[in-house]
Parts: sequence; C-alpha cells; structure tokens
Amino acid sequence: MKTKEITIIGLGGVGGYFGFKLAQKYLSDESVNISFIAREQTYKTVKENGLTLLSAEHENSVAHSKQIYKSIEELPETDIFVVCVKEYDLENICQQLKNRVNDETVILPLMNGVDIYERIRKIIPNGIVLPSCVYVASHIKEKGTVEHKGNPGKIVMGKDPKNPEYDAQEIANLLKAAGIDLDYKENSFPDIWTKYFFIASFGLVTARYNKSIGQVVEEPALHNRAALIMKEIEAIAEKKEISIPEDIIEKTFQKAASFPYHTPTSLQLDVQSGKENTELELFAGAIIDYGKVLAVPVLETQLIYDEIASGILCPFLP
Ligand SMILES: NC(=O)C1=CN([C@@H]2O[C@H](COP(=O)(O)OP(=O)(O)OC[C@H]3O[C@@H](n4cnc5c(N)ncnc54)[C@H](OP(=O)(O)O)[C@@H]3O)[C@@H](O)[C@H]2O)C=CC1
Ligand SMILES: CC(C)(CO)C(=O)C(=O)O
Repeated sequence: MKTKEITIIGLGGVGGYFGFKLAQKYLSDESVNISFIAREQTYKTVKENGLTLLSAEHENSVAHSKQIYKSIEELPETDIFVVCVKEYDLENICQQLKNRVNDETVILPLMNGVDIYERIRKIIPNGIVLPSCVYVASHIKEKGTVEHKGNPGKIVMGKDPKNPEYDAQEIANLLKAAGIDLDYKENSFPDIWTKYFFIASFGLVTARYNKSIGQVVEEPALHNRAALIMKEIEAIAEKKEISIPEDIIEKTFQKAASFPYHTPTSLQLDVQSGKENTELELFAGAIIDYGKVLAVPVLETQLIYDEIASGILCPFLP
C-alpha cells in the first residue's frame, strides 16, 4: 500500500494541537507519513526538540514528525495538505501550493471564516478542497510550544461541493484513529456558518473589551453587543439562503457557555497583545462586505470594527 503523505502547514494553536496528535499516532506507522511545515524560530525549535503540546489530554507532551520543512517547495509529493494558518496568510500559502496540487491532492483548511473555501478555489481550481470548521481553545505559548485548555478539539469536515463524488471517509478515519474528534458530513457549510456566528460575535466582543467568553455570556452589555452582531450575521445568512437553525442565537450562547469561563478567543489574544496582523477582517470586515453587497445593515459590526481598528480596547463598558 502506498504511504499517505500528510503535511501540516503552520504549527500554531490549531496546527500544533491537531498536528501533534497525528505526529504522535503515526511516527512509527509506515502507512502514514506526517510532515510539518514551520518557519523561523518554530522550525528551529521543533526540529531540535520536537513539538510540545501542553494539554490535559497528553501525558507525553512532545511529538516528533517524521520530517519538518521550512517551505512548501522543499516538500516531496504530498497527498493531503492540512492548512492551519491565520486568514491573512491564506493567499500566500495557496500561491505556494497551487503548483503542488494535482487532481487527487486534498486540501483540508482548519480555519475560521465563511469564505475560506471560495478564497482557496480562486487560486487553486483543481484538487479536492474539504470545507471545514474547527473548535479548539489552543494558542502558541512560545514558538514550538502550544497550550490547549478546556474541551477536546473538534473538526467538522464536509465534502467538496466541486467534487461531490470524492469520498473523504479514508481521511476522516486516519484523523479519527489519531484520537481526533471529527464529524464528516455531506455539507459542512451550515456548521461553518454556525461556527462563524459564534466566533465573529464572541471574537469581536472579547477582543474589544479583553473579556473572556464566559464574561461575554454573563455581562448584560457585552451579551447584548454579541447578540446584535449575531442578528446582523443572521440577516446575511438568510439572504444567502444558508440553512441555519431558527434559534441560532440562543444556541450560540449555549455553545459559548459550554467553554471554560475564562477561555479567551484567538482574536482577543492577537488584538490585545498588539499583534500587527489580526483576523479582524475575517470576522468584521467580511460581515461589512457582505452587508454592502446584500444591502443588509450591519451597524453594530461596523461600530465594533471601527473601535477595534482605532485601538479602543479598554475593558470598560460603552
Ligand atoms: N487557536 C484557536 O483556539 C482557534 C483558531 N481557529 C482558527 O484557526 C486558524 C489558525 O489559527 P491559530 O492556529 O490560532 O493561528 P496561530 O497564529 O496560532 O498559528 C498559525 C501558524 O501558521 C504559521 N504560518 C503562517 N504562514 C506560514 C508559512 N508560510 N510557513 C510556515 N508556517 C506558517 C505561523 O507561523 P509563525 O509562528 O512563524 O508566525 C503560526 O505558527 C485561524 O483562522 C483561527 O481563527 C479556529 C478555532 C480555534
Ligand atoms: C473560541 C475558539 C477558541 C473556539 O474554538 C475559537 O475558535 C477561536 O478563538 O478562534
């Protein structure tokens, strides 16, 4: 049997968590070869010491992949690319991948955002792209070390709308065998939108006030702002005829309440640490753009976007 070549691109919160599980499971298995792509300090640290995952799920906190590369062009032929970068790095990665993709190559993007599939397809028209969403609270503690807290990570992976005959069950099984909680669905877009309801609203409000997911659920003024953003996303989803549950807003608050109270969002960590690049565009910019195109008013999203973009980030209520 031909060895399955799987490459994890990006060893941050998401790639570090899921990549760790895959690397640990398949290190001495000849049927699956896990490679990592990391850059600069992360490359050096992981090459020398392995990838560290601090998580209650793993007693042995170090995993070694069979190979680690600094760039996509160094890679041998790859069957499955698992893309775990922030949205502002997506186009750059796709440009590097496009000549490495043949009709059988699979791309699995583990990212937030409702337009990731379309953005990949604009650059890579061939191959198989499996639209997905992911839940996991994990972040880079230092380069090469990822910290995971709370519930086990979860992936919802769907069929490629462009290649509905392609069955990704074998890939689903490989991931599940590594202890990854994964649902494989015919159509993952309702799940991707459902995740977006949660992460866009909670990401923006947690980032704006530097308050945790639990605090946004609990504090009435913050709760209200998150609900107003969700109403705007709901109006957009309706216009786009995305099938989402009627009680999506209530369900989103229930989902948020299932996270440990002090969990921060990745947008909050990036905005509050003053990172030059953040996913503000993915969460607020995309809603504002959809609002314009679909003639849906998105005043609350515009307001919080302007506040965050102009550096109004204090923990006090409006
Ligand atoms: N963290 C979380 O809890 C969750 C995040 N998400 C989503 O998942 C996606 C990934 O987020 P997350 O993992 O947190 O992001 P991180 O910033 O933690 O990790 C992204 C990693 O990608 C690396 N990277 C970027 N470009 C390249 C490149 N060209 N070559 C090699 N490595 C590269 C970065 O390297 P470097 O370190 O050198 O910058 C970084 O380590 C985002 O869309 C996020 O919204 C979804 C659910 C939960
Ligand atoms: C809220 C969380 C941790 C849930 O997976 C997330 O998606 C993020 O912070 O980007």
